Amino acid sequence: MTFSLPIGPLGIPQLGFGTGTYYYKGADTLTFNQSLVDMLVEAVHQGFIHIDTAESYGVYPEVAAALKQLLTEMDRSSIFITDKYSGSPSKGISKNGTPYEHLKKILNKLGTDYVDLYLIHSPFITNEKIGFTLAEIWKSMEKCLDEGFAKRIGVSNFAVSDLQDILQTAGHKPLVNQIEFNAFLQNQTPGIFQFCKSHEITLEAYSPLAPLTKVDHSSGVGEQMDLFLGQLAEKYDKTKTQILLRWVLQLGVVPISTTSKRSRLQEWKGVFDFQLEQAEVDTVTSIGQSYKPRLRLYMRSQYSKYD
Ligand SMILES: NC(=O)C1=CN([C@@H]2O[C@H](COP(=O)(O)OP(=O)(O)OC[C@H]3O[C@@H](n4cnc5c(N)ncnc54)[C@H](OP(=O)(O)O)[C@@H]3O)[C@@H](O)[C@H]2O)C=CC1
Repeated sequence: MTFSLPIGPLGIPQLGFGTGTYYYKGADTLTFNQSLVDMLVEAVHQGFIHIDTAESYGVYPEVAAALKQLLTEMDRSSIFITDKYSGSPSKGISKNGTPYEHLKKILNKLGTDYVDLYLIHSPFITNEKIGFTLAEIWKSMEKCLDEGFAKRIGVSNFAVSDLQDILQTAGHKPLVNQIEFNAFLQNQTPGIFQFCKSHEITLEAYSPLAPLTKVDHSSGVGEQMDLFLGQLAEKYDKTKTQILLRWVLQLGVVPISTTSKRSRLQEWKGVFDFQLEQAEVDTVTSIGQSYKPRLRLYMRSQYSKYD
């Protein structure tokens, strides 16, 4: 039976394939990574049609090559592409102007007329570095939406106050906030989970597997979580990876993961054919909340004060 990735209320496929982290290069001009192209093509072939990329990852050439291959065999509408306006590539010196100017240039590079979701990568790119205020940046995002170059617009790593600022003047509200989210970091910034829920802003979780990949399981809460994930894995005949991704999904959050291994795609499929009981979801949540300090891998200089 062929696998179809479930699609959420805003038309967002419910698991994103990340082209940052493991595949991060930092500049488009660095050595071309054929293995990323091959994995993207394989992932989409297997039904993982949601590709998550960003200006700062430096992987547009690879995403473009994968798309070129895929679009010979399927419609553009069968693939969901997220791009993020980062302000500039991480390892480059060029400034790419406004989000609108950046996107138009990137669409040309990617060989497509639009992205499905376009995000402001973080609220910290509005400083003197690029010379635009957040309100100006949002206006430019709205222009992308109005002219059809982005089907949806949103933000990433935004705190409640950043969202409130935008909501005051926005013609179109942000539909998505992509944040660092895992069982050991359930609010990247204070109150963000509840705020997004109550304003119907879809949350996407990047680094959802950090409790498996970045925690020392030999002590305390890490060990307690590991034991409980192990029990659930045994009960449902699943892996701990599948249990953690399922927990994210059952909270109504879209996980953005990645992999270097084809076998992992098979594992991902098994995230969508079972359901945790509500009490089990709640137990993962409450064990996770007792993990101190929080498990935070990104934006530490700005946000670790909350841990
Ligand atoms: N908006 C933002 O600021 C940010 C966005 N992102 C986006 O999110 C994406 C995903 O982030 P990432 O942190 O990689 O997500 P995850 O937390 O899902 O980690 C994915 C990694 O976990 C490994 N993994 C999976 N299962 C296991 C296991 N059982 N044991 C050990 N390792 C395992 C995978 O390796 P394997 O190769 O073995 O499968 C893979 O490299 C990025 O690529 C990017 O697109 C990321 C950071 C910031």
